[in-house]
Amino acid sequence: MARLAVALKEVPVVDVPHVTVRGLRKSFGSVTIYDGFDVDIPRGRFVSIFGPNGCGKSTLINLIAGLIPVDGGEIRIGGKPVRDVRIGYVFQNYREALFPWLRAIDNIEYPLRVAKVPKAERDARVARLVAKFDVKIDLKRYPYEMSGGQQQLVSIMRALIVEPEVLFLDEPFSALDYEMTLFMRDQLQHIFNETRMTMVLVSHDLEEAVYMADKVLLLSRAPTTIADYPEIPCPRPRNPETLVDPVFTQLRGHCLDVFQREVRKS
Ligand SMILES: Nc1ncnc2c1ncn2[C@@H]1O[C@H](COP(=O)(O)OP(=O)(O)OP(=O)(O)O)[C@@H](O)[C@H]1O
Repeated sequence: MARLAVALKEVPVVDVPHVTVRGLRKSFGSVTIYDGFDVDIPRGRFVSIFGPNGCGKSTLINLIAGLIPVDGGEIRIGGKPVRDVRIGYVFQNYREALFPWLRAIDNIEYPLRVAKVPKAERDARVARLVAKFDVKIDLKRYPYEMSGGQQQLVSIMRALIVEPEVLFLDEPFSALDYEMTLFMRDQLQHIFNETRMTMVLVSHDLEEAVYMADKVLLLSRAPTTIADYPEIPCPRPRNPETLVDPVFTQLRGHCLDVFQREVRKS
């Protein structure tokens, strides 16, 4: 058994690029955020994006997800332009993201309704998805009748219902209290472990970024470059013990050093 564990540890992870960004350019007015930026996001892995305030973390996932136009360069997901790919996107502000006039279940199935999926299939897909989540929520409730965490869970479920190739999350837990944040991290990790879908998380919290990730994309100040892109080889599922694992603490320290170096550059 021990020999197997050693052997497994020695098997290198071979990354297959899923999202490829080449020569990306983006400015807002006279402020250049990206000027010839390249990055690969590997398939089936969890990438966290971390960097100084205003360096362009949200802009990067918005550009990749096609929510805002690029000024130049090429972005492909599985070799295709984003308009030909099913993606999921979870916004920071769940209060504005959910439709307040729809019950939770109707919010979740909304993308299927738009895609004209027949009712029986919609119901079956929602039921399958709900079964994957380890929480009992009354999906007949309206968003205003639910806690912040429950609302964000509904947002995540709505993003997942289309079975996206890539799930983008922009600081999804920053408006939640700490207890709910810990719970939601576990939920997201559970979904990742079940689906092995490519996930890209923007986080302001370095510990969260490292805890959740297979790789952390550390960005510089704008015009933005990759400051580092370390692998986080801590085993999954991660739990509170991970936070005191020497590999974890050493990598978190390394990411903090890189971040501080970038913040000091002005
Ligand atoms: N639509 C826009 N119009 C003008 N400027 C914008 C727009 N969107 C973003 N910016 C500017 O581009 C820069 C990058 O913004 P972005 O939100 O991507 O940064 P971020 O790294 O996610 O920031 P934060 O850490 O503060 O959340 C910031 O200076 C921001 O003010």
